[in-house]
Amino acid sequence: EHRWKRRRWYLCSKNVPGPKSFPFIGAAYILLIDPNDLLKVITDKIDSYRDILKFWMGNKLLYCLMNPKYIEKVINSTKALDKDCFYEPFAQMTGEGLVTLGGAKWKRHRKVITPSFNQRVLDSFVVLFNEKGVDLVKKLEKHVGQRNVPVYSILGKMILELACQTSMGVELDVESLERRLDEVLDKQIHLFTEKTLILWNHFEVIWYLSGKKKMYQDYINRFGSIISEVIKKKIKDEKPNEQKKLGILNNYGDIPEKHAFLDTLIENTDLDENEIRDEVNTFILAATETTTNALAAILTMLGIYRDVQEEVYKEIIDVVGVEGEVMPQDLIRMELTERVIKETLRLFPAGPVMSRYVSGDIDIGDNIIIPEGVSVAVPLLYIHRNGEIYEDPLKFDPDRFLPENVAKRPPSTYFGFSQGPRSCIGSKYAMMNMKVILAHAIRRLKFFSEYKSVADIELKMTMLLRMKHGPKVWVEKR
Ligand code: HEM
Repeated sequence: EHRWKRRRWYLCSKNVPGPKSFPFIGAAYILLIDPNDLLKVITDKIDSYRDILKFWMGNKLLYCLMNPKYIEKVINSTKALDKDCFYEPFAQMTGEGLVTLGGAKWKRHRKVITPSFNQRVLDSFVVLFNEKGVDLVKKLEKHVGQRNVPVYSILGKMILELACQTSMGVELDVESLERRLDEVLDKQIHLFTEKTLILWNHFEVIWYLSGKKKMYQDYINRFGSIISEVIKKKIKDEKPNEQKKLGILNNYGDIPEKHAFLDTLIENTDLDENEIRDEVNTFILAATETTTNALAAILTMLGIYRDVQEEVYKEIIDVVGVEGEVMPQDLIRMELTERVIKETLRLFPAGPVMSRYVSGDIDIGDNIIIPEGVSVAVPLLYIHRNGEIYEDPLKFDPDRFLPENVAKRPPSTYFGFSQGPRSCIGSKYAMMNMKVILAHAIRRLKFFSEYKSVADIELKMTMLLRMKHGPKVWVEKR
């Protein structure tokens, strides 16, 4: 049956251009390079094709779409709802969670989890976001006068703590000696990167013999067991209609008490204990690296573009004030801050590429049928930095996201939080979180970066996309 399928792939892809392919390995030889060069090689390759390219990897066929018209067809298709094999290592970390699930299971999970992200729940988290904002300022103030503030690590711990609080409702000291949750997460991500980016690690035998397979599994188990421990305790303690109140702050008016996602999942869904564990795990992993990297990039951008930083400062003072906490209703009015976040995610999206498994033929127009069984990749970093879509693409310009300018661009040209049915379920949460934290940080501190422009910043792949040499940020008190 596979032979028949492959024949069909050959026929369908006959007229689609792509790099030269050899028996057994296909075009995978292109990826036999230092992982540090991977991004550049991928970008250069893509650049030599215009709208679409095909790529054989062993007996797998991958289409890469650069033309937004084609992407639009695929990203919204019911035949491209599933993730493909490239998400396997992530699935190994999270178990069966929303990011990697497919088919009916994904549909069911997405449906039951969506209400946990409703506005009331999100508003209730603003209390925690404020606490973290205050905390961040204190931590950064200790680094005043010092170059190269360890921004990734400071933000990483903070966002991880926050993800534990909002997902499980518990305050975990992630640095506590017996847990070292932050370290466990770092190690997991490090091994994930080795597994995915170093081509020979895709051969299970090599991965196994290097001892890293076991190491990776050990870290994943340690992380999972910490989460399981909390869930088991919660399920035991949880009595119907007698939820533990996690603390109400009166000065927030009618904001409901903080309500961790875990509580909502236990009370309102028919997910079983393992399914809940995997979803909480997914939440923490999907929220931590993404938000950490985004905030680090935003502070870097504001450090380079000081005039924009001053404008953001003015907006914050105007909307939030010099003192006091950020209220949920303030967030909608932080329009420039929102544009800054979006523009940063254009230049520094979570990952360079996302991909899908095609579960039925998709006609993308121009006589091209993408056949069932192949993978489709959307090179979002490439699209976000494409001069034909974004004029002077490396210029940091938040006004690109003024509504009138957004309307001028074709659809499927921005993937900060992806698009379509499988877009980020946490986008609102992330936006609110980042705005509150930025309001506290910018109000008290001035940010600087050694970089002169976006072009100076080299990128590298870890689990997601990071700045190769870090944010090179330093701070002064306002
Ligand atoms: C700045 C922060 C964030 C960015 C840039 C971001 C970006 C994205 C992107 C691009 C996707 C699509 C991934 C793909 O198709 O390969 C995604 C999916 C997802 N994100 Fe986020 N995300 C962020 C924060 C969060 C947070 C805070 C949460 C949880 C609270 C979260 C939970 C998820 C989940 C569960 C999915 C999978 C949804 C599905 O397939 O149904 N993300 N995110």
